[in-house]
Amino acid sequence: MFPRLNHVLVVALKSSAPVTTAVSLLAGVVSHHLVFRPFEIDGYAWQLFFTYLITIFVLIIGNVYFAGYSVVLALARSLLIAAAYNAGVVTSILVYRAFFHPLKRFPGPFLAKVSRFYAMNHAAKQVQAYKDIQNLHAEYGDIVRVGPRELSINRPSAIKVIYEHPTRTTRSPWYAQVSNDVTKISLNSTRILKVHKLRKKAWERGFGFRALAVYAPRVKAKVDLLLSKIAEHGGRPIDMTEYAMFFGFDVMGDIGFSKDFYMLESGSEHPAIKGVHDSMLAIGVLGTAPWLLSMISKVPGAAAGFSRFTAWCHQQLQEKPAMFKDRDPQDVISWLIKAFNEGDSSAPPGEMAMQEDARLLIITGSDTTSAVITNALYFLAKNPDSYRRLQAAVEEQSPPGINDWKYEKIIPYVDYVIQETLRLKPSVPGGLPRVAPPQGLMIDDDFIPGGTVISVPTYTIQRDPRFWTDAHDFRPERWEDLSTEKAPWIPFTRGQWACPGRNFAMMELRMVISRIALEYNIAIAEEDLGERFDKEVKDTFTLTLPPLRLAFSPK
Ligand code: HEM
Repeated sequence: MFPRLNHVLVVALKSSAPVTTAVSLLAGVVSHHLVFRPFEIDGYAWQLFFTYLITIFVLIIGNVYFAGYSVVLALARSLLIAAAYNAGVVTSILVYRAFFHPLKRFPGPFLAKVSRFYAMNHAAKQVQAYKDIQNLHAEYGDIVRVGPRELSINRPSAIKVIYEHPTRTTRSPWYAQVSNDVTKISLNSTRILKVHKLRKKAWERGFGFRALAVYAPRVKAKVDLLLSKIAEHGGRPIDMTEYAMFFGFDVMGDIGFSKDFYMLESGSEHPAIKGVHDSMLAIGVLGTAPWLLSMISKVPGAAAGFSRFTAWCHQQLQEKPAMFKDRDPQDVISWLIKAFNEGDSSAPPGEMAMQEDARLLIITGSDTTSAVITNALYFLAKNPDSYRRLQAAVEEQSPPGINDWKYEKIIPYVDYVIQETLRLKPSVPGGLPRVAPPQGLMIDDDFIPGGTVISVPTYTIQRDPRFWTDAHDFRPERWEDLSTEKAPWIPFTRGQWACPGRNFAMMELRMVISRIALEYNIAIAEEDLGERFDKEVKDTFTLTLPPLRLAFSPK
């Protein structure tokens, strides 16, 4: 049998150049349809790449030992095979995506239909992917094919279908950048519905009413510190983007781990946090092609900055006590550790999952909230009438002034300011990608084929004049007659995958905004009156804001 196989191999290797080229081309087409198309290969880019290199190497050896070619000729023939195979794969992908794909009837730029590099190329220009998507909707309508297998759907009816209970969609491959193994990933990366549902319970305990009551005085202490730093500047402008960021991370260090980053106190960024911010730009650009981000993040040293942050979180976990005697955990991570140590089904399902959750805690809770603080103050400084109304509303609730200020009290106008800020500048501005179930789903009269990556573009829908009067204006009053659940307002998203830190974030934001309103008048101290701040924000999954110099004068 083996001599026969040997003979076939030699004949195959010695076939003429045109035959070799045609067979290699065909192999490219076949592998596209049998491997790349039906399977989710996004997380296996390196494995595929190395398999490809090894195959070329084996071909060279085969050409020398079995076919008897010289090394140079063997190399040339192997490269011909590789080139023809590549051409087969690429042509098959392009032709299929452009003309035969189930999404072919949906409008969108031709290049976006055939490759994610279209989105990456656009994102690389200004790192404002959410605006690129808004422009595409303006040009192509409500449903746009923004990638080969992605649709962006700018319709309120899509919010319910894609995100709300009962969830029929799952998270897209974008979330599998670390791994698909649930024992090694965070809550946010968990795509299996059942596992996610269980894990979320531990997080919800960490942000439940009992827990919030423990955190509130500690957040208030950080608000006091922020206000004292503003006072220290004695009316000289401060970069609010920076100070809100210090505040956001210091709060999360405290209620996340009972640790302090001391950023407000020192007036400088903690090295671990700098590592996180240094990686953000790459996420903004490479995140448009998940397989590439997953590939690059696995290159040794590529995430060197981020590793300082990883080390910090790891150390905090090591130092945490294993037991919580006679009292509730005092910070969020301890709620997760408690579940872990008690063998609760909601615990992170492995040591690495716990590590990932520790990082998720700081990352999701800080820049998101800080951005709202800075953006709210920007809008309020630009809209003095709204600021005066805010001040009046807060003063009414605290008649004699600061000493009687109660952070527990919900003041509707403060919430309207926060909601309006999150409408115009949502901290996570892009659409959150979900995958349609295998049987597909209907959005109004449109059938969305199974396996399509779908999302509602948060920034776009929250500024669409069809759904909002004076859509681009800052008008907190609009919320007097509007419900956040009924309007197409999704800054925390909805349903199973929604933000568990929402109530905590609202508590922080209410405290900061009402305290500043009670004590200070504000003005933008930029020559362009904040134009650059407004225009140059970057979409790095969360918003990365440019500096905003604000002057605070005591009332
Ligand atoms: C105004 C502030 C905030 C905004 C706008 C916000 C927004 C969001 C959004 C849109 C998501 C969904 C992300 C996705 O599906 O990929 C999310 C998830 C999450 N957020 Fe927030 N967030 C805020 C504050 C916080 C805070 C303070 C925490 C506390 C640590 C937090 C913890 C989380 C966690 C753990 C998740 C993952 C949830 C899951 O996978 O089910 N967030 N947040």
